[in-house]
Amino acid sequence: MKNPFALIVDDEPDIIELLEITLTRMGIETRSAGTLGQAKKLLQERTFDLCLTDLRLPDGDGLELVELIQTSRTPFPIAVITAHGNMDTAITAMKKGAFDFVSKPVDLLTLRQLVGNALKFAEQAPRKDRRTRHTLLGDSLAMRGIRSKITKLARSQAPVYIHGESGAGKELVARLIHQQSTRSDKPFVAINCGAIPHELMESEFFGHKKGSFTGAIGDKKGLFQAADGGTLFLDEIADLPASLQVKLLRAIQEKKIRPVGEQQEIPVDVRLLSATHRNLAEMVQNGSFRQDLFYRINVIDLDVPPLRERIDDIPVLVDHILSKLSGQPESKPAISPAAIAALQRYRFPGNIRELENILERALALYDGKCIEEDDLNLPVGIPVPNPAPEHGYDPCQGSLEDYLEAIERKAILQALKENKWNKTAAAKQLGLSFRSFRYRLKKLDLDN
Ligand SMILES: Nc1ncnc2c1ncn2[C@@H]1O[C@H](COP(=O)(O)OP(=O)(O)OP(=O)(O)O)[C@@H](O)[C@H]1O
Repeated sequence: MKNPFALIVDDEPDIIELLEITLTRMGIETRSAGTLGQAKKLLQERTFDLCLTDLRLPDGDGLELVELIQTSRTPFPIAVITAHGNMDTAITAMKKGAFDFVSKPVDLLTLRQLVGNALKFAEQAPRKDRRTRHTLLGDSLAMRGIRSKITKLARSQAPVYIHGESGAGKELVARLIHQQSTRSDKPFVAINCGAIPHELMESEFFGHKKGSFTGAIGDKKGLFQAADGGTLFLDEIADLPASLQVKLLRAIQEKKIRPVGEQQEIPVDVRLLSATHRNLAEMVQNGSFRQDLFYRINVIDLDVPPLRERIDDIPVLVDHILSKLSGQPESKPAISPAAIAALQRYRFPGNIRELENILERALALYDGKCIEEDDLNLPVGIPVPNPAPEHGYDPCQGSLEDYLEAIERKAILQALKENKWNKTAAAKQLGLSFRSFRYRLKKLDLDN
């Protein structure tokens, strides 16, 4: 097999030398450039498997290279080298599609892990159809959009913040991002932050050394170490106490943790995914969640809509859940069209998890032939969670572009729904030409 090729772009000869030596020892051939112009020239001359670039270059911005490589016909992983502590630029780069970042002074272990992850992706890329145990069902436009976003996000190391109501499928989405990523052969560790007592949290997250507190009878590894090389999914991140928010921020920024009672920091290679059903942006505004932490976990955000906004997905979900509950697909109970219609009228405050519970209960009650509307025992008069209040634009929620894109996506989905998914009619309702409507669908990944 031929050796992988990396492009190194930096104007500091010492850094170039350090990167060249490290990569060569890993069996990687390198080409180096001191300027943006030289890098562009090398990109025209040959193909690469990886690029490491500084952001501040004498003749321009490394971000230009991120965009150039990401929009080329054969994109490949590009990681950025940032000045120490400058997470803002790292985040901007990852939002633009950079695979990961490494900060100066370059920690060699972190660098090797990053390079290893990037090359794994290059090796696995042709295997388009990664097998996964979990399936995200639903053919609604929203679900199709989420599936295609998952595929893209699986190629990056950027933190993803998943929001949506309880039971809507946030953890399932997180599992799929992990399973489709190059980290899939390493652990996926999911933890509900609300379920850990505050006094044990630091040790649960970062581990502890024997004797570091009463009850610490041996060394213990924390969640970050358990997830090393893989993905850590922090569910209900809104429940993190302030003291841990600071420590988590540091772990994300430095890619290092310090177990309780330990002097040394330990490098960790973990991709962080987080979720909550609460409105974190509002919590930032009222001071109960750190703005800087929100900014770092929310590099890319993914919204999982509630089930009542995608009622077309109900039949396929019902089918899947009934097959699962009955054990064998052939003995799956029938369900009447009236029962399906009743489910499609119901508001599902508990989303898919509630649908699972309703069907499980119906199986205990039905006549053994066909599940009818009465067997569902749908609750009446249950309040539906309020949709997130509409705020004005708040920069801490992300870029203006993302904010406007979210509004555009919502308006388009609503118009499509109101026009029974007829694109011509939806375009007309929105006052757009069909061409411009189609362009927007494509831009927002709503077209497949
Ligand atoms: N699109 C889907 N296709 C198939 N099953 C789904 C889908 N979405 C959710 N589920 C199933 O619904 C249940 C709830 O999903 P999940 O635990 O991912 O929700 P959640 O949003 O993380 O909930 P919570 O906020 O309470 O943690 C799980 O059993 C999951 O497998």
